[in-house]
Amino acid sequence: KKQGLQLLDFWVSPFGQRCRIALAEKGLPYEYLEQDLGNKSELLLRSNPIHKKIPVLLHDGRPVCESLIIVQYIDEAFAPASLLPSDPYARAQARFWADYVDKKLYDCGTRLWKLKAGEPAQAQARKEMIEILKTLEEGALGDKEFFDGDAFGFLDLVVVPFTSWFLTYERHGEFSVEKECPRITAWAKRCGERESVAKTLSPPEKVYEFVGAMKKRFGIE
Ligand SMILES: N[C@@H](CCC(=O)N[C@@H](CSO)C(=O)NCC(=O)O)C(=O)O
Repeated sequence: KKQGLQLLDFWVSPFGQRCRIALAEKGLPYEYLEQDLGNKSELLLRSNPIHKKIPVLLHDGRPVCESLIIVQYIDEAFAPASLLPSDPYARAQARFWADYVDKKLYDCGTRLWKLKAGEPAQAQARKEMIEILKTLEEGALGDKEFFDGDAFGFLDLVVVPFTSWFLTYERHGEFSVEKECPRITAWAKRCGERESVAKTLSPPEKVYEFVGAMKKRFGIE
């Protein structure tokens, strides 16, 4: 039965934003279904019973889970494939860095704002965050316009939602992304000029407020 596309998501999620950017880049209409993660809907629990997390893409009612898998599914299921590179080796490199980001960036960022300022563990998270961003800048971006070369693509949309969190990382970690990673900063501005990105990313101050509210809820001053 043709129900088209629906996205179970949460407004500030960088993982969900990847899917929204991919859908926009492919010009695909879809129904956005904001989820209450504190009181998960039957639809979410039924659609992702294993991880019970957003985002979940429903394609004619069939669920696809995990943001990196959802984005690749979108590129494969809706011709022409345009998000991932066409060359297998370039695809492997893009997937390597997407995996690196998912292994490192979100967890380190969470430690950065969840830990008490000045605590040794928080100083360690600060050091790691700078290392992660520098590794991405030197290893994946280099002097290219975009991660995938001269056009915005898969790896760009995988990383760009996290640029809305840089302000939060900077304030809690007391460092400057611009100072540490000038090329990442320039790349983020370039991406921000694309409509698919500009209409999707949460404003950095909104992310900062959201994290502040989470810290209160977790009882971290
Ligand atoms: N590897 C997955 C991560 C999704 C995720 O963390 N989703 C969070 C919200 S965004 O931080 C989530 O749904 N959390 C709900 C919960 O953990 O109960 C992906 O890439 O899709």
